[in-house]
Amino acid sequence: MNPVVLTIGGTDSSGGAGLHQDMRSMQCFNVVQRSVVSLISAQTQTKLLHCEAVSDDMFIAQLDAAFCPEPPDAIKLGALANDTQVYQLVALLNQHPDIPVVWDPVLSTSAGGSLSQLSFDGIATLISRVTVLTPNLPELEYLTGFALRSDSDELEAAHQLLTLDCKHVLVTGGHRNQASPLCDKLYNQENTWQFLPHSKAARTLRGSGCLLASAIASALALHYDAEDAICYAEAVVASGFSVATPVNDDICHLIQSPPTPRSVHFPQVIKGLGRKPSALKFPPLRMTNPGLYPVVDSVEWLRQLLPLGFDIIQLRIKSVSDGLSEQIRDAIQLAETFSTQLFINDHWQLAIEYNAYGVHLGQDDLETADLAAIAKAGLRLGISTHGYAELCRVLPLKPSYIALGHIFPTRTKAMPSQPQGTQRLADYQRLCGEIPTVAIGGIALHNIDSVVATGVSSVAVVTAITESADVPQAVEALKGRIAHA
Ligand SMILES: Cc1ncc(COP(=O)(O)OP(=O)(O)O)c(N)n1
Ligand SMILES: Cc1ncsc1CCOP(=O)(O)O
Ligand SMILES: [Mg+2]
Repeated sequence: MNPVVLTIGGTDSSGGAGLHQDMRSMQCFNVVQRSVVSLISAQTQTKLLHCEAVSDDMFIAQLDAAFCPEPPDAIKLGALANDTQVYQLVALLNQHPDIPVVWDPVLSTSAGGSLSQLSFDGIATLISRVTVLTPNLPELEYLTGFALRSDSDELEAAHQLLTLDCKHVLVTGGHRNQASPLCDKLYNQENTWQFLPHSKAARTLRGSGCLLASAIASALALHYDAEDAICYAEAVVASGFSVATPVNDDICHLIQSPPTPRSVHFPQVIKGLGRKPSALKFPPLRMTNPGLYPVVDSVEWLRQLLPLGFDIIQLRIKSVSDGLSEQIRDAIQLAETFSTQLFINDHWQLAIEYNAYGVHLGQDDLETADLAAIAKAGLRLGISTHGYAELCRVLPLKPSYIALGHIFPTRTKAMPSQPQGTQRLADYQRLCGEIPTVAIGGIALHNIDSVVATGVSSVAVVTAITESADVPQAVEALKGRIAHA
């Protein structure tokens, strides 16, 4: 069943923004579209002429209908006309605490003028029920009373909104000045993420805030994590820009649904408030399609597996023991005698010390590892990713391979994210372009065909080998499936 996404907002008689734009965005996700009209606006592409709220009875009747026969899977909110609408809506939302809500607080329109008459109490009440709030900088200033002069003011203002109980604040960068690059910044209690477009559009797209917020809501309905929903939504907007029609020198508008985003449309992603990472060079894999990739936790396992013949293998020791250094040294020597590309998980300093073939790092490891030292030592680098945002974060590093996971539920490791499934794996594989890919997580004989069909370069497994009753037979069967794809 396709998920249902409800958009609540205003009509725009020029068709450029509001509910029209929401529908174009939702179309990209194959979701069932429902709508509630909060206000009717007479707008041209450049001017707001008139605006009227729908009656309270009409608003609530539409809401009731839009929750029938089942509640929506996600809700996008645009312009709400007045506090009565807010309180009616929040009363209903409180009965459905699990529905994600994205609010683009359209406090003024791109055609000029204001649509909403909301009090600060109304705004705060609504924000407390919002999952992702997407203010632009003037809206952030209005909502918080901050005069935003610096990045730290913005951080503080966004965190003030988080204290009102919304989960994520995405500050959109259309109004950022030259000193601060045009980028959208996501703030939540755990992290900050920056989403930088690859190119700056010559014109402003009318209704781009609606497009973005509706795409985020649609992606949340499809169970994307918030940063992935935002990353993909940014790509939808960039794809929309690429087919928009100029209205005048300053603005353009969309007359169609954005085409499926391609790699050029995805943003560069930075985790934290830092700058773009500097360019490093990691050597390529010797075999770019290395096939079956066992991940094991001891030199004993390497001794057992290496004679079976592998192009790639990983030593993943998670409990630090006394003999760690010796184990890593022995593993490297052993793999060299079989000419197998051995990656050392986590322990990058020891990998450098013993001149390993490569190092595998996860997202958290990236915060602490010295990537320049790994590159300088000439080691290959493999990096784990778990969705669009992490993938767009590491693509500019051009690692020797990118791992994509976890594809299916796994018992081997407690994963904070959802299984990605093979459809998303195929999308990630396309985004990686020439960089070799490794699929990992819950892969075994019964599901490996669907993984291999996505075109990944390699398939990493733990338990499909280590828990098999007959290891050589399991290895042969898995290799056979990869070879016959
Ligand atoms: C091939 C491959 N993919 C992913 C992982 C996981 O790495 P990481 O996220 O650093 O988690 P830990 O393995 O360290 O628990 C991997 N090891 N190998
Ligand atoms: C280390 C790791 N990283 C993502 S999933 C995973 C474990 C994969 O193990 P299995 O193949 O047994 O599911
Ligand atoms: Mg790790």
